Amino acid sequence: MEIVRAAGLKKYYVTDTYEVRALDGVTLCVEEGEFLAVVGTSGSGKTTLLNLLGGLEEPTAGGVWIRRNSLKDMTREERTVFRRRNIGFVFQQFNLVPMLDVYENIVLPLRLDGEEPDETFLEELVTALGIKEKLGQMPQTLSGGQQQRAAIARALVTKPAILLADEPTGSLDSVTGMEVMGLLRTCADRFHQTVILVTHQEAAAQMADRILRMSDGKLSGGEKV
Ligand SMILES: Nc1ncnc2c1ncn2[C@@H]1O[C@H](COP(=O)(O)OP(=O)(O)OP(=O)(O)O)[C@@H](O)[C@H]1O
Repeated sequence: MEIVRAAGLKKYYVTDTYEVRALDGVTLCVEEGEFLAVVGTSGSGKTTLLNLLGGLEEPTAGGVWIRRNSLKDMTREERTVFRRRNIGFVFQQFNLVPMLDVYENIVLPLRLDGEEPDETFLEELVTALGIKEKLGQMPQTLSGGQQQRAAIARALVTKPAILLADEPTGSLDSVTGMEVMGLLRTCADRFHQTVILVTHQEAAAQMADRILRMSDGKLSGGEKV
């Protein structure tokens, strides 16, 4: 079943002195449970694509549908709530809240919605990610790889429709980075989680079911791994 659709997606940054076509007509369908990687060189438009798919930025043209909900038909407030309930984000920087322990960081998206965590699912998640013993610690006492695992748990705790990962291994050494990628793959398989990963690292992209290539704001490819 199709879970994400982008059609004719464009993002132009225009000023008096320049026009950057960061995205230049992207059409994309992602199936439920699919792990898609988008690879491309620096400046090719990968982050822009992810920001538009996640409703963090508005397109110049085209649209995004998640579970058949059109992001552009929502008000800003509706989009914020929709995003919190349906989209998990993992960034290069882990963005954990330093005043909260690992457990409170992970359940934060639920707390913001006034919800309590499903403790059985949470335990499964932190066990799969290997951070069950770290829940009582503060983020700054964790290694980079452990912090990223906590960030992945936080992104998945709401059982989002899609997980959007922007260079999740970018702040990690190559061995730790591949471990984190392996865990993302495990979560995708175990929880039937749809994942869209953008990266410039071919090795990381090889974890995906399908790889698309981005160049000058356009997508090509679609080879199965
Ligand atoms: N706010 C902005 N204003 C002007 N240009 C922008 C803005 N944001 C992005 N761009 C430009 O859009 C293009 C695509 O940027 P984007 O960050 O999506 O690329 P990327 O593939 O993610 O690069 P990287 O791998 O280096 O993160 C670049 O040329 C960038 O300079």
